[in-house]
Amino acid sequence: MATLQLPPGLEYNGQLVETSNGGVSDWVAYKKVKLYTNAFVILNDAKVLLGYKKRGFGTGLWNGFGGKVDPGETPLQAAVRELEEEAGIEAPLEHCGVLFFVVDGADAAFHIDIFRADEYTGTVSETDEMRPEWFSVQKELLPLTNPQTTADHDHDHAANPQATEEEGPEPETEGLPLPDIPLKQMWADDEFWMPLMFSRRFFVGRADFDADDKMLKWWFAAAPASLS
Ligand SMILES: CNc1ncnc2c1ncn2[C@@H]1O[C@H](COP(=O)(O)OP(=O)(O)OP(=O)(O)O)[C@@H](O)[C@H]1O
Repeated sequence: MATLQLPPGLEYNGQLVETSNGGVSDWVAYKKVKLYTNAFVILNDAKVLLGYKKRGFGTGLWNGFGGKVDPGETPLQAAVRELEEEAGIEAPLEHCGVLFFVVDGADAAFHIDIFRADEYTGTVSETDEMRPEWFSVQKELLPLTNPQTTADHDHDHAANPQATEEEGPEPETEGLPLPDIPLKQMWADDEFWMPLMFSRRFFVGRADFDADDKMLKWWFAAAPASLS
């Protein structure tokens, strides 16, 4: 497989397959880079915990839980701390991707380590920064870029139409119809990499935004095979 040329700001040593790209021709120059984290709890590959950002960068948007990596912290330590601070829970986080954003007007580019977990402990709680809520992963965000997985889903249903989805034991969501992931109230890049996260393929990507948060240029790629 030919080695892919990654956009400035990203590094990755393994094999990658480009999954999407578009927008204007040139990446925006940046002077400084700050390290961030973003963490997602995904239950039964079917529902995800997001937080409504009440203050600071990205106010009014739904996102995972995360923030700046403090001096002396590893990104994993920062991700665990931010998940506890913003949602009140602990989770066995696994590194599942790296994103790089340049936003016009921000003082530095964002280098964001993305983490995911299939389970959590504690009680999901609203904080002064985030209002957490569970969402159902809609079909459009299931791994279209991984035909094998899509075919498997279809096959399972065809083979056993009576099969019921296994429901998680989590009291917060039991019996309640959940809303779909609110893509229109999220950063525009999310729809490009979330399917890769839901399919457990390690992903990397970059997106540049103008001062009105409009996405100007983007590029995403993923490892050919799933993490586990
Ligand atoms: C541009 N496209 C983007 N798409 C998706 N997610 C994005 C993002 N750009 C930033 N993010 C995330 O937004 C949070 C900001 O963190 P932010 O609240 O500013 O950090 P932190 O909690 O340390 O701030 P305080 O200084 O304590 O307020 C952090 O999770 C980071 O990963």
